[in-house]
Amino acid sequence: MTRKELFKNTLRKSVHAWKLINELPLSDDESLMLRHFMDQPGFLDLHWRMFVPAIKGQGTEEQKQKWLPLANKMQIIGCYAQTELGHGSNVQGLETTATFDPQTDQFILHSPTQTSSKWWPGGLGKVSTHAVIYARLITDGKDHGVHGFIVQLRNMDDHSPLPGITIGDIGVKFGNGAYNSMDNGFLMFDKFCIPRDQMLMRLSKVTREGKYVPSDVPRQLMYGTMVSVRQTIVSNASIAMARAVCIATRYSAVRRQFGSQNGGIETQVIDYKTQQNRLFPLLASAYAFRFVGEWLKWLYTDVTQRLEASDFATLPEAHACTAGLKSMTTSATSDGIEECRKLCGGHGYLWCSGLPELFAVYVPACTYEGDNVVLQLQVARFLMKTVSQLGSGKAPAGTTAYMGRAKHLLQCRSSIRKAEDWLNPAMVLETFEARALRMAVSCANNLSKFENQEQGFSELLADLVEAAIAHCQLIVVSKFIVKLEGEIKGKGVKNQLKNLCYIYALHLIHKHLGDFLSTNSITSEQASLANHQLRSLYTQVRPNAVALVDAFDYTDHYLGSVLGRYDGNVYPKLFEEALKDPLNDTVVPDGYHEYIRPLIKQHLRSARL
Ligand SMILES: CC(C)(COP(=O)(O)OP(=O)(O)OC[C@H]1O[C@@H](n2cnc3c(N)ncnc32)[C@H](O)[C@@H]1OP(=O)(O)O)[C@@H](O)C(=O)NCCC(=O)NCCSC(=O)/C=C/CC(=O)O
Ligand SMILES: Cc1cc2nc3c(=O)[nH]c(=O)nc-3n(C[C@H](O)[C@H](O)[C@H](O)COP(=O)(O)OP(=O)(O)OC[C@H]3O[C@@H](n4cnc5c(N)ncnc54)[C@H](O)[C@@H]3O)c2cc1C
Repeated sequence: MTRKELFKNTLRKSVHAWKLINELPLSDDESLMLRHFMDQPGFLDLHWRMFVPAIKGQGTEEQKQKWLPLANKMQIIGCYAQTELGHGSNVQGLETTATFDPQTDQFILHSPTQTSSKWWPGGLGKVSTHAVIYARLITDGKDHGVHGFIVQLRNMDDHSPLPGITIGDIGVKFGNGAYNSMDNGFLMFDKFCIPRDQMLMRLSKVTREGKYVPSDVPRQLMYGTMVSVRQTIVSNASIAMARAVCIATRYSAVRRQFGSQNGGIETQVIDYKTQQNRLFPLLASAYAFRFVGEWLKWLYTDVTQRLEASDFATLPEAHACTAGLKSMTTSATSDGIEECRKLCGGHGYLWCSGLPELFAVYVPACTYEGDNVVLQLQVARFLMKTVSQLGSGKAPAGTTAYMGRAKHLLQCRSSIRKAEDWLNPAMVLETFEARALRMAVSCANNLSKFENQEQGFSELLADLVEAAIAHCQLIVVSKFIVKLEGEIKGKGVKNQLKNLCYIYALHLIHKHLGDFLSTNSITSEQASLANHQLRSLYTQVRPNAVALVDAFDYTDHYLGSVLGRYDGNVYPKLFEEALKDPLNDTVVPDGYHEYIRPLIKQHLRSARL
């Protein structure tokens, strides 16, 4: 399809999804799932995932009563317009202004510079009638920083942009992926006026007289929509990783290459240890991210309930966990999808393998909802603050509780003596705790050598990110272990998931061996025992590998992959797909007579001469 056809087809699918949601007796979860699967990525997605939550989280009761009924019936279609051409990560650097005019009781929205143009918001370019706009609030000449405003963008009768608004699409994005069906847009304001009551005023407000009343709650609650989406992105990482692993595992069981004895059948590539070493950690990651995503959803729900009771105690933990786990799981999943493409050899590069599309649509997850490095630096800031408080007698809690055992963890030596010890949850956990703590304390000690803490932080950014990642990996390993010790029923399933849990943990030890050795968390001999155990675990998982991906229960339609077909009937279907290609409509290609024939004939003529 051309981009316009792709876009219009997405509109058709999104409206169809909305029709089904309204007609079928669906639960909220089913409705959410239908919106996600039918519209991923599309404007419906962001209306529900960002526009509506922003109003719910930052609007007053009156504003919610006015705008949510319209949004819930999709009588208005909204987007979340925060990022600008010049600023995305640095929210406090946004330039769009919202200046209060007491004469008219309005805000004047303006884009003072080209870099202040809103740029990227999904659904902004062509579809949305409204947006939550983030702009610098200015009253009486004073800049109060970034605040949210609900703004109508288009005429509700003919969809034309309102006067004072220039709006459009930012152009084709990465690959041919479905993201090109999404109208990520640009928007400039030219002294565009909105009523004062369209500033989202749950957190802070402006009175009729133009007096700014700051928030009596942490200003970061304005970031609440991003936190809620980051939390969902972790579970989405599990789904994307599972899709890629399902394709690569099934194909690795179908594909045979080399290894035939005396002309016999060739070897399934899934039996090569290198294939297992690349594939099974990704299989384990799909399960690991699912379980940590379940836990993160609980954490987010818990902090939301606490916030409603004005209990902000766990807000820093929720921010650090959503930011860090979003960052870590999306980076791992993007790399994992690409690895799955390579695990399928040449056929993995075909569009009909489903992997190029999955990669093209998935990889922006490393950037949107917060650049992954910027988010890990938020985790690092949280860890440094926690380490600095260790001596204060304030016991760290939640995911940093292990830091309360710093005295032990800083000096303990791993008691791993044989390969089987690497199947001991307490020993594995302590190894990850020791590594994470020692990396964080090392950063804190190095920071303390700088007189200027900000300068020290800037100098040590790379080390801080690695310490943050170590902390996040500990969270994932610990939540996998907790899941196994708790909810998993059925001995057979539990044994298989145990194998995956330790594959996940031990492959991380192998991948980040430098950290574990340099912090003396393990010795090189213990690392060798871990590798030995890893190979043994691969052997145990191998017979169940296909069953473990079948367990994701993805339909062939959803997987969209000839290589990942449930029936494994790959080769005939590859030909079937190939013959559908328009290039095969004729046996002699367009262009032969204009270009190929003259070339060949000219060559033949000169050869005769
Ligand atoms: C990088 C950020 C967080 C910096 O924000 P800033 O206001 O400059 O805060 P500081 O770094 O100075 O930290 C001050 C203080 O606040 C805490 N904090 C920061 N963020 C949060 C939060 N969300 N919740 C709770 N607490 C927070 C921080 O920990 C500090 O606490 P201290 O105790 O240490 O003082 C910010 O600029 C940011 O979030 N940048 C990323 C922007 C982003 O994510 N954009 C996404 C746009 S929407 C999008 O991409 C949509 C995509 C579509 C799709 O999903 O499909
Ligand atoms: C597909 C897609 C959809 C999007 N949808 C929306 C949407 O609906 N609404 C919306 O508002 N936005 C949206 N965005 C924008 C997105 O949120 C931003 O692109 C994202 O937050 C990253 O910000 P940036 O582009 O400014 O990156 P930058 O911050 O400019 O990153 C560039 C590089 O600088 C590095 N860097 C930046 N700051 C620091 C620092 N302090 N220390 C160390 N390194 C640093 C980063 O790590 C990165 O390597 C979307 C983006 C994409 C790709």
